[in-house]
Amino acid sequence: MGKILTVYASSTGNTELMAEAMVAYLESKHHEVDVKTFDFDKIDVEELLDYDAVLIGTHSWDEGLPYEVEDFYEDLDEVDLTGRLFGVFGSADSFYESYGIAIDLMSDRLEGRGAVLVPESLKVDLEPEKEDIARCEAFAEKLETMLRERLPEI
Ligand SMILES: Cc1cc2nc3c(=O)[nH]c(=O)nc-3n(C[C@H](O)[C@H](O)[C@H](O)COP(=O)(O)O)c2cc1C
Repeated sequence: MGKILTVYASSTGNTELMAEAMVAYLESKHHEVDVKTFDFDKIDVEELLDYDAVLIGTHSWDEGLPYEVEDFYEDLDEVDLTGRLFGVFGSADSFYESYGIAIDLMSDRLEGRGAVLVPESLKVDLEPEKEDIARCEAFAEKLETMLRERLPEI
């Protein structure tokens, strides 16, 4: 059993639906999953180190990060994530040229801090449909495979 954190920002619930699909998949594989939101929980970057893997979900806002994610993004300077496993995902709107820019910014930031990311970070256009939920489950499965390669004992 791995210990996994899922933390997300979702203003209208689309990224939340993605998070729920991933959490359900990981729990069905008997992992322990803590779920937090950038809106309601204070996320201390040091606590990322308590987990075997971390999923970060964010919607995109005004060609950038949502305001509720900004402090976390800045605080990542304070933590060494070398070799740590992360997956980044979120809902966005392909109407924007900056489609899913917050997902790209977060992915680059984590890689800059040494993290290993599930390839490719997952973007869903607006509300996830049935096939998007399947993409979320496949993303969680990739994370799980990478986790088991690292920690065969779990
Ligand atoms: C004011 C505003 C600005 C937005 N800016 C972007 C943007 O720059 N890039 C993008 O891909 N989506 C942008 N969006 C679209 C949201 O990311 C999209 O609606 C997403 O599905 C919201 O996800 P959520 O339900 O998890 O909050 C914007 C939406 C609003 C209302």
